[in-house]
Amino acid sequence: MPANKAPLIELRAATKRFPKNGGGIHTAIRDVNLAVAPGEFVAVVGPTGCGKSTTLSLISGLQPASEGETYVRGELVTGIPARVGYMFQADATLPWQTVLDNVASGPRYRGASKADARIQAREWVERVGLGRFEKYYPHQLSGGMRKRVALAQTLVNEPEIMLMDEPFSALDVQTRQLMQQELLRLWGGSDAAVVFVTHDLEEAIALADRVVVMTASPATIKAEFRVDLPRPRDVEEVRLTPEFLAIYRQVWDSLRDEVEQARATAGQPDAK
Ligand SMILES: Nc1ncnc2c1ncn2[C@@H]1O[C@H](COP(=O)(O)OP(=O)(O)OP(=O)(O)O)[C@@H](O)[C@H]1O
Repeated sequence: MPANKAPLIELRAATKRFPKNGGGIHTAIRDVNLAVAPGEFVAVVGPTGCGKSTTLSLISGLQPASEGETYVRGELVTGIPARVGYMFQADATLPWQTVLDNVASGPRYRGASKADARIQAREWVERVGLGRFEKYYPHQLSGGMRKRVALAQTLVNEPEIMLMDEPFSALDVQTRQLMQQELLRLWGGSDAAVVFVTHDLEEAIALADRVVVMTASPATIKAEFRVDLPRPRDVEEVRLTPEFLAIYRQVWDSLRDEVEQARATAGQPDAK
């Protein structure tokens, strides 16, 4: 995190436990300390099921920590903080609304008139390259186009924080790279902090300023790696550079043990 910026998001010794089906308690994350600066892009990687989404849910205020605290803008999170946008693997479009009205629904919800909401929405629909498709319905679009709608839906609200949970993982490789590039382009013009959860280490490094590696369950933060690749980045080209490969090796060295441990304990009764 840049030394001169106070954190926008801070998890302090955050632990989250869930009741297990059939009794007992499952510790999803333990003692997580994470600080994200304004405008910073942080990617979170870790083995399947370790607790990455749970970490996001604490920042979003959707769930309280069992122990420890979450702060956004220096204030203790007790509900859903203002100016937080989300993007998940599943689309959040309403099938009975056009592209334009889907994007306009955020400003409408925040009190804009129908006409104003449409003006704001139209600008974002254009910016994500769907100007010709504003009257289309979600089912008439490809998966990549629906992701563009989702990006417009998130960005039209001018979020200060974007929480992204494997938003592109259902896309084919080429479309995924296009969307990664699109995200960098649009984020580059904003001041938003991004916390981006992914299974894809290449994606994490290509996008982020910092990659955070979580341990096998119960997840805590194992290591953090700064990604000093210059911006603007070409997500396809950057992967071929020696600097990228050097960072990839370092992060994978850290992540590999956790992935192996998660595989070894998969299916075993959970004693935590
Ligand atoms: N609401 C809940 N109730 C009970 N258990 C939960 C709840 N949410 C998450 N868990 C459990 O906490 C653990 C961590 O889940 P989480 O979804 O945070 O992991 P993840 O790292 O995001 O997973 P993946 O890599 O598969 O996306 C899992 O064992 C999950 O079953």
